[in-house]
Amino acid sequence: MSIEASGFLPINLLTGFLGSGKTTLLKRILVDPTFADTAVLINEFGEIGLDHDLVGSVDGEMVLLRSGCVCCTVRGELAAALKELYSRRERGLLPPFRRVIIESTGLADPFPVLSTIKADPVLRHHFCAGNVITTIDAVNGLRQLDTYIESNRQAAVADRLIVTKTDLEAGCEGAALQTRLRTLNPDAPILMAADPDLDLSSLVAVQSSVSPSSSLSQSGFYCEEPAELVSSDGAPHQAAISSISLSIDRPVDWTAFGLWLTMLLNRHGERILRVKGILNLSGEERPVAVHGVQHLVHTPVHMDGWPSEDHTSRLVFILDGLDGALLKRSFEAFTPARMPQIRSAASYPIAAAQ
Ligand SMILES: Nc1nc2c(ncn2[C@@H]2O[C@H](COP(=O)(O)OP(=O)(O)OP(=O)(O)O)[C@@H](O)[C@H]2O)c(=O)[nH]1
Repeated sequence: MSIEASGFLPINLLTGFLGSGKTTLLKRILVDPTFADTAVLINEFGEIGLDHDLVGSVDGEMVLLRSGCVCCTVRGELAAALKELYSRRERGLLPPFRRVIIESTGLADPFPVLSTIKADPVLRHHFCAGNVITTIDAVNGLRQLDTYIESNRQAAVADRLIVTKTDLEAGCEGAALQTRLRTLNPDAPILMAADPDLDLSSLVAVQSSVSPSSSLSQSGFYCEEPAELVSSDGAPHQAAISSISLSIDRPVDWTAFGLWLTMLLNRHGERILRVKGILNLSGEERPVAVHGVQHLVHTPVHMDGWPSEDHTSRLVFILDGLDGALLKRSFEAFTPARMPQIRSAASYPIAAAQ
């Protein structure tokens, strides 16, 4: 029986390490009319949730789980959000979406997320397993796999592995990365995000047949946890990982900011796993999205407009062993008034929204 006929709604989990391109891939999926009837749950690490703003306005229902990482602190919230989505759909308060995509945090261990869904009797009754789609950054992926157990788990559990950033000059770890991924996960197709022929429906597609009784119990979602990937202490995340959020309520000077960020990532990129933000720049109507992953600063992008009335600049940093208070002080020390010489520095290009 097909999933459509079974009545179960497939849940796809979009995972991948910090900054590896989950939200970018999600946006690409959601603008495709084929996926208009998709409900989306976004989970973020860090007290200011930004991804729903960065995804922008899309059809479908979007829920932000912002109080912590879904694999360790908001499992109950995830189950409640899925039940609420289903209930609103049943009552006609939402369009009859036909699939769910959960975007996890970049630090999420997929196993607890998946077992949360499996263990809940109500969820088992309405939902079935879709695919686990894991993004891997071609620039930072090998180092992340070497260093972080979460990255290994995300790759090991995937039904689809999507290598991102192969279009960047630095993103040429091809053969070594593929070999590592094959060792961790011999079965999942390895696809390239930059491939113009990438078939998005093969990512969120589900198994061609499912019996009603199998629902959430028979699929790649629930593969056995590989023993060598089980962390010894069972700690949800490495203790040194922390997040810090910064808000700035005055317009930001782009040149000074760009220089500060570049210098910061050059100096401390090993310990800055991720930075992302929305900036209100002096002299700019539209906000600009900034992204950095370790030493890599991505080209900033003009967004279409402010997602809400709030025009405050917001930045989130995920740090590994770096003191957030120091970072905050460094940021506060940066002002155009205190750094007049920076005004004449080379300007950093900003791309238009894609
Ligand atoms: N050149 C290039 N840039 C990419 C690609 N995929 C993602 N990016 C960029 O990488 C940065 C991070 O991408 P996101 O999609 O926000 O990554 P994420 O995995 O959702 O990040 P977190 O939610 O913080 O873990 C952004 O600047 C993207 O534009 C890619 O395939 N090529």
